[in-house]
Amino acid sequence: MEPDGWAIELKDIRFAWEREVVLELDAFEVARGEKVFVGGPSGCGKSSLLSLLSGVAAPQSGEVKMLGREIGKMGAAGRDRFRADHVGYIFQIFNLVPFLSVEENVTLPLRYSKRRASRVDQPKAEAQRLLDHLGMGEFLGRQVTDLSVGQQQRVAAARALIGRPEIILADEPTSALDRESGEGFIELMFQECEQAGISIVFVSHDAGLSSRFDRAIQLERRGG
Ligand SMILES: Nc1ncnc2c1ncn2[C@@H]1O[C@H](COP(=O)(O)OP(=O)(O)OP(=O)(O)O)[C@@H](O)[C@H]1O
Repeated sequence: MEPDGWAIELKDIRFAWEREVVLELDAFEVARGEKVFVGGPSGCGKSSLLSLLSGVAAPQSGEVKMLGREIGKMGAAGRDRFRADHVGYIFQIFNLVPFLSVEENVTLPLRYSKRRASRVDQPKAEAQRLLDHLGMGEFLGRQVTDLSVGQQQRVAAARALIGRPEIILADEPTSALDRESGEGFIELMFQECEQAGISIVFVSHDAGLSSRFDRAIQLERRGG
């Protein structure tokens, strides 16, 4: 057991969206501040794992503990609250709000979480700092619909990081980037995570990225 507790602790997980079991995991743990890569072929359950970790879905059996708390026992409102306060999420495809500016998108989590808002004295300045760091400094006042997919992914990363949530869940955030840009993006995200002690679970089918992480696990597709 980690002295300070795990960021994430899964035990005896069995999960099916409908009938067919898509995920079986005896144990999966992520330490605080640890960066974990989750790989495996298409359909092996990587996104399903993130759905369990974000509390969007619940396993039929087993325990999902986040920061020492069993999220399955919280109820829907409790899980929403927990997610807003403690989890930054970067999806595979666009998850920005199209009618808001880059600044408004990046600072959005501060509206939904007092805890994260309390860590940021000046939202605009912090959004600018994160965007600068991700190579997007000049885009603060722009509409997100004007941006390329790769630029939108970096805005999504800034939004996930603002207010220092303890955990970042990332689902193929580099899918629209070439290898070099993808690796650059990961390095910048890591620097922010390391400074703030944030744990990261990063899902991708691109095993070539895995060596940059503290640890990599490989999920298998069930039933061939
Ligand atoms: N929301 C959902 N409702 C029902 N079934 C789902 C849902 N999401 C995923 N599945 C099914 O669960 C299985 C695992 O899918 P999942 O998206 O977790 O895999 P993945 O490893 O992330 O795949 P990819 O690399 O292609 O994104 C698939 O058979 C998929 O059809």
